[in-house]
Amino acid sequence: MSSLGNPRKKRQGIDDKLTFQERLAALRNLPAFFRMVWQTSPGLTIANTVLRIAQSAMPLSLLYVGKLIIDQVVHLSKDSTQHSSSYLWQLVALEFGLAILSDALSRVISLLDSLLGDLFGKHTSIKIMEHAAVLDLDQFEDSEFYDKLERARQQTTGRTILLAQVLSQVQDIITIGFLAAGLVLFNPWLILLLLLAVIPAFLNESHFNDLTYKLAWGQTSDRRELDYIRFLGASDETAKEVKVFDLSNFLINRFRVISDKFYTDKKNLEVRHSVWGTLFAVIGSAGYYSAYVIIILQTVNGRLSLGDLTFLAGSFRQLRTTFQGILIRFSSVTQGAMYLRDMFDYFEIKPKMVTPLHPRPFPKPIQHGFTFEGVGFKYINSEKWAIRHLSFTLNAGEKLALVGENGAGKTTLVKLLARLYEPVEGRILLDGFDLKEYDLIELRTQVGVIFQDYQRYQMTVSQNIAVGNIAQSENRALIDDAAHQSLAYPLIEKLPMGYEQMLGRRFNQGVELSGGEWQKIALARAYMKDAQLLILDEPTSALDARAEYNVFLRFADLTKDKTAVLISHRFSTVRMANRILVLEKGQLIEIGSHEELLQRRGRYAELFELQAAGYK
Ligand SMILES: Nc1ncnc2c1ncn2[C@@H]1O[C@H](COP(=O)(O)OP(=O)(O)OP(=O)(O)O)[C@@H](O)[C@H]1O
Repeated sequence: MSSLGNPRKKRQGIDDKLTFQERLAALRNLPAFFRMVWQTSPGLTIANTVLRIAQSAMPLSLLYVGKLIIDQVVHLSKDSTQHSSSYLWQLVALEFGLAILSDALSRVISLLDSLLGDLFGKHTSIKIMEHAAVLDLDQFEDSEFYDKLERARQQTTGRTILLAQVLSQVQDIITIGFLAAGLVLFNPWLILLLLLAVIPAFLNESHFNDLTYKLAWGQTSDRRELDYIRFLGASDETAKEVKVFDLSNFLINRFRVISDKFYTDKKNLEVRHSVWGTLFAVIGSAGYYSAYVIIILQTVNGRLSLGDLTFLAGSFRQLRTTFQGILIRFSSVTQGAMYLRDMFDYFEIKPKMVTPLHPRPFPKPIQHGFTFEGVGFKYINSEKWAIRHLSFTLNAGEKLALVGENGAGKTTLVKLLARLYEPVEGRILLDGFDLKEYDLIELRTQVGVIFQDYQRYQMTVSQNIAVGNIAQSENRALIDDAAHQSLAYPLIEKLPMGYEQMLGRRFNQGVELSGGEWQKIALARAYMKDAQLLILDEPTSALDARAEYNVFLRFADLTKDKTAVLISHRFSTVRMANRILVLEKGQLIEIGSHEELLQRRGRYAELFELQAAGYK
């Protein structure tokens, strides 16, 4: 899908070099990032910034007071006639106060970083879920989309570090400003030596950060597979099959192969990183000691005081560490900013199915029905038409059954009807107007669908039913009514905690249900809203024959004035419909009532007799 195409993929070719420009360009993501941080908590963001500015003045102040103390000590020790040392003690007290303040500031800053980080993680996780909710179903069927989603998810935790890094960066730049000003006043040449000491290390760090980013980027798909295998290997949902098919070794081996590759790639990179890092650290130290020698010589020559010596040596040392920190952090900040791009890429994926600016009011009640006009559809990841040349009308109030062999296109047809997908060819009309002209949300409230692969939510019974109309999740009377209608009530009644019973094994005191029991609960969802069109896609396949018969009798009764579509492989059920539509390889081959189709002696009659013979 073109909207998911990622230009960065190209970078994985032979020319893997990430240019400095690309790095800088990635910094353009930071303002948007800070907007998100700000939205997370304006108060914490302001407090953090103010405290960091205060903290950045600390190193210079401490060094300077230190210099004054030493000069005063030297002065007092030389001049024995002067006995008043109160100035000295004031200075010591000042340094003590500054040291305490600096410690306290660091603690509060890291506390704020951590709080802001947690809130940011929460904020982004919610945004990611909110965004996922507006995307189209077919976007979820694209593996590239999953890679993006995965990278975006990683940002929610990883980016909290970025936040602290960027803030520290700003703080350190201000610190450098203070320290450099002090240094320049004494000897500007020292700054040159400083640059010489730190720049090679910076280039080295940049290079390795690029490689790390590229490695992680290229591993996204594999990482998803690892997560999936981890889930398959240790989850309540899969444990049964893993045991009966004895899959654990197969899964573990697959896990081992992928994670071994991860480990080897990472190790090779880390070892190289560490070797080069050590070499550049040596160069850095050489720069520092050259500067130190210059300062010592000037002090010995009497051009600098002892206090100046400690101040300058301290400033230089501090500048070197801060500078190096900034430069090293620069590459991880830019790297982080590139990861941010992934998150924003995900947020930029736009749904194609949107409600028009001026939607048509949904007909209440539906007058004519839904008309398929030459509808064709193929899935995003498939070349094959799942449905083609489909033309028929689902009349208002009609009960239509869909029949066809596996893969004939029945589920696809109902997904199109519920506008989960848009036809690739032709159109679907509701009372004469394209479905696209109606409000998507209103359509969803007017169409109730229970799919064959409905979700078994590991939640309470009442929540499992309420998902059919979550706005009414507190409406116990409605939930109770729905349970009675779907014939789930007798089973709920027997559960130890009734409607409050937790279902599934994942959470405390959960009770597992049989397949048929789950289906009855899921069926109740269909009765939670007063939809005009009800679609049941094989919702009774796990029910025994009698239960299915009862469910459909009840269904026909309850949907008397509604339009309904049902898919079933059981002809005893299918024959209850007003009309039956027979699909084969995505094409409509027959449509008519049970009797008409039997008389026609076509495919329906053949399938019907086949099943009847099976029961004899
Ligand atoms: N998400 C998907 N991506 C790609 N192809 C799909 C997808 N879902 C279904 N198909 C394909 O579309 C065709 C029609 O599938 P559909 O699920 O509509 O069949 P069905 O008649 O409901 O089958 P069944 O009776 O087995 O449920 C099949 O060939 C299937 O492989």
